[in-house]
Amino acid sequence: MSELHRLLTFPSRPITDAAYATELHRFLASGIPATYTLEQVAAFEQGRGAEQDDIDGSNTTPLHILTRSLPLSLTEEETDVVLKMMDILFEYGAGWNFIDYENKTIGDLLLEKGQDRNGKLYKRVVAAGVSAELLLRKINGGEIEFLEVDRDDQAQEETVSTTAAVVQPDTDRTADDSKTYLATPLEYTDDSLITKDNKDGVMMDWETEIMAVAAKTICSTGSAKEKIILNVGFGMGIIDTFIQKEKPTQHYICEAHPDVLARMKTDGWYDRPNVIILEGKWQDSLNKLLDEGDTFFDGIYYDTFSEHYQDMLDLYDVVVGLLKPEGVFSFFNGLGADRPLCYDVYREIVTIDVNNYGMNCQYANVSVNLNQDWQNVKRSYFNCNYYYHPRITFT
Ligand SMILES: C[S@@+](CC[C@H](N)C(=O)[O-])C[C@H]1O[C@@H](n2cnc3c(N)ncnc32)[C@H](O)[C@@H]1O
Repeated sequence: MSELHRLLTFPSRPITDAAYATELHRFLASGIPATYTLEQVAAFEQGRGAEQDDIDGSNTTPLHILTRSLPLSLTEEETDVVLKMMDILFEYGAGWNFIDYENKTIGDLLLEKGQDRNGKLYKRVVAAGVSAELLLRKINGGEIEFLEVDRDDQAQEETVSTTAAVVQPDTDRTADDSKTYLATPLEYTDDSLITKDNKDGVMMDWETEIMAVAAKTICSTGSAKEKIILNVGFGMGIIDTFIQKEKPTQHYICEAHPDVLARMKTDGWYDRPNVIILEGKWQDSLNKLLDEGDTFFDGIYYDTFSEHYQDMLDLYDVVVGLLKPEGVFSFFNGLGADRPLCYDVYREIVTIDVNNYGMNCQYANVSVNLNQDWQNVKRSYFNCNYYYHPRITFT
């Protein structure tokens, strides 16, 4: 362990500015990187070279050591010193989304140490994540390079370092890209819709409660005389079944996959008097509606598969054109949901992005039953036992 690392274990109390923040600053100003990991120290001690990164390995950074060592009984003054230390580490280039030797993010460790999600320290890490994501988007000139971390690839971690072990995606997935997915055969099981060969979970019935809440949200405006609702992505038709119970005057369903469309035919969705099916990708169907200029919705829901957050940014353009002034937009929020910290970062990013479109996002917490059996699918795509349900309206 280096001197820097030792300092971050808080060997003495109280945690004061002079003993810790000033010392930390001195170390970093002398050239020790804020990303100097325990793994690099070990590699150096074993003569493998401190600069050697193990791309598949962990990165136990100074911030991990600091959060792991946090006393449970921090005073208010000590919390402020720790916050200052975090500021210094971020200022010197510490990353927010590295994972350590126990596969934990800084956010995981803070929560384990009893820090509150709304507390200064956790919020500081989220703020660092949001800044890093938005900055990278700018640097990439709009070409956002997201890594998929959830079911439908909306939520995606950007790497903050090309060599470091950050939250990593499972890259071996049919669901990686929309074109491949739409040409991939699907299979309906008793409680899910999966890709036939890869067993990627497209939709699973543990989400039923979320879909029930979402249907209520998007059907909450409009009147008995005119309630026009749009759902993008049919999947198992769970939300569409709930929407039907709200008796919309017109219920549009946009769906692109041939196997899903075939299922919708068999199940009689094409014959329902108030249902209008838009076959094909929303990118085509909805832009056509926009061009025609005579259909506007009281509620819009978006839940697709194999799309990226960039697609959602494109969707916002369409939503602002198709939503009535009092209308409500919502979507399946799996953005970053395989890691609580990433989930919190994307919660903020969505808020910022929709604000830029003159919209406001409010979240409701829905508890999620995580006893879901993931046996029949390749990997779990939701690892939080709560769900941030978004309700987006014009401000
Ligand atoms: C997760 S499922 C939707 C589940 C649905 N919310 C429910 O309650 O059952 C995603 C659906 O979006 C469809 N989809 C994927 N990309 C699409 C696109 N670009 N346009 C329209 N539908 C798409 C998929 O074929 C799939 O049926």
